[in-house]
Amino acid sequence: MMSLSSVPSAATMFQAYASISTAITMFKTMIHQLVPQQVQLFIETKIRSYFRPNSSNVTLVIEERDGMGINDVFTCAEIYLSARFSPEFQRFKITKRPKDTGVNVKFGNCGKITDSFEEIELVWKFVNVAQKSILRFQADDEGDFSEKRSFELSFSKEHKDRILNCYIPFVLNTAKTMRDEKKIIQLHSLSRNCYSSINWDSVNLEHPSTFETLALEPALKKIIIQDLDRFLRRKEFYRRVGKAWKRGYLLYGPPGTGKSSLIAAIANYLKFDIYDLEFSNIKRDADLRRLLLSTKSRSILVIEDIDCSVTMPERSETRTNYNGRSRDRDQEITLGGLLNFIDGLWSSCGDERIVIFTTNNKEKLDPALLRPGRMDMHIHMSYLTSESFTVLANNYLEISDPLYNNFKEAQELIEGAQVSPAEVAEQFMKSEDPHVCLESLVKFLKRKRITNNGGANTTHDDKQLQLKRIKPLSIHNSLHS
Ligand SMILES: Nc1ncnc2c1ncn2[C@@H]1O[C@H](COP(=O)(O)OP(=O)(O)OP(=O)(O)O)[C@@H](O)[C@H]1O
Ligand SMILES: [Mg+2]
Repeated sequence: MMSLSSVPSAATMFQAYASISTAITMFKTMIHQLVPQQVQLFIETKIRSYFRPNSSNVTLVIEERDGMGINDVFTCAEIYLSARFSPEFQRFKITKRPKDTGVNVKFGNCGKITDSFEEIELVWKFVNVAQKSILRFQADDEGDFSEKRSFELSFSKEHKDRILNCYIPFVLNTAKTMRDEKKIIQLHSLSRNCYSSINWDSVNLEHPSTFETLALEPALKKIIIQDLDRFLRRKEFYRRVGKAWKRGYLLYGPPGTGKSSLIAAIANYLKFDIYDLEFSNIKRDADLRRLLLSTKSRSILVIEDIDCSVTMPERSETRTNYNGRSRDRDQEITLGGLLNFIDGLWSSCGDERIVIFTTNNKEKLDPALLRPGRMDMHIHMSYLTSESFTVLANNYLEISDPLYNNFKEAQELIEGAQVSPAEVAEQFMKSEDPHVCLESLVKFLKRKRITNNGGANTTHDDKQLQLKRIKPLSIHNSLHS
């Protein structure tokens, strides 16, 4: 029994309580400063689960990645939840790019969001952990850290079937509608993250090129559009014949004839994202495979200047890539390997994929790329003809009247001049006055004709391409014909 004299006074008790509280606060601050947040979260989760061993809740874990590919449920959950702000969630990242109609919300840090579905209470939790990549194919330390992001969805066990069969499909459909509503095309290009691991980074595709603005032979334009439409329609056909739902285009022709513009026009037409695969950024085959597998369906994979990008060991022992750096033979990404991967594993992992290769030098390409069945269409982007010139003049100067000053003369000169749309576009940009532009163009074409006749400005490669212009629309169509 405690004597009365030993009972501490209220003031002493308050003092003791205050110092314990201060000590706890200091301890918490110290823990917060010393222990990484992910570790804190892990400990907290473990302690909670220890005291709730017979929880009546069930938790679904939705990871961002499914093996090497993207988990669509995660992507959809992210879109769905971005529209459900919740007081419990403390940190969001918001972004807005010029063409976005509203802000994009992403989850910046671990936190919870509550939701309800048919009176079932649900708790979503976002978890983000830095992890050492399991994809270690090489013994250097570079680029092996990545973020492991996931959602955890908790609810009462008794609703498990309703959640799996009704709520999850509801989330997927809602996200799809939200995505379609604000479909803005993204251009994904390669970049290194803070752990120096190479990954896709995206910006909105702001390229204004469309089939209307492209100066192409009308017949060629029609064939390309019809081919794209047919490709989209034929899901069942591809399934029936056992072919991956994929279409390959090889765009070839001299510089400035609109190869990159055509890619942007196709993306704008189909509303497909573009993945620009720049080989000089990729050091090893394993990275290439990982990157390809993390591309989404309904997208265009672009490899520009394929003749310079990928090594062809059959032709040379070691080769210098177009940045002037030579690659180590062991790490080389070979064309054969790339093509086999694109045709094989990759194309079976997604639907509605388009692959586009571009080159200025078709004759330098490896036969592996040209063999029938490899690329479905070979599209020759040629110098301007009088028809494609009319489209360009209409777009830039808003004139199509053949009686317009200098228009007819320019049109005639174009035919023999072997001039690219980019060169003519440059002349059209010289003034706001169409008269001045056409006058300047006629002078330019006359000079060009003289130079061409002398051959002074024409490279060997250009000459080769010009010889091949006997048949202007060189289209090889292996699947549809
Ligand atoms: N067919 C075209 N129709 C309209 N504009 C064009 C066309 N071709 C080129 N241009 C204009 O020229 C510029 C350069 O064209 P683009 O980059 O598409 O050429 P490219 O064939 O990809 O050239 P490179 O072989 O050098 O990559 C474009 O921004 C566009 O303004
Ligand atoms: Mg280009």
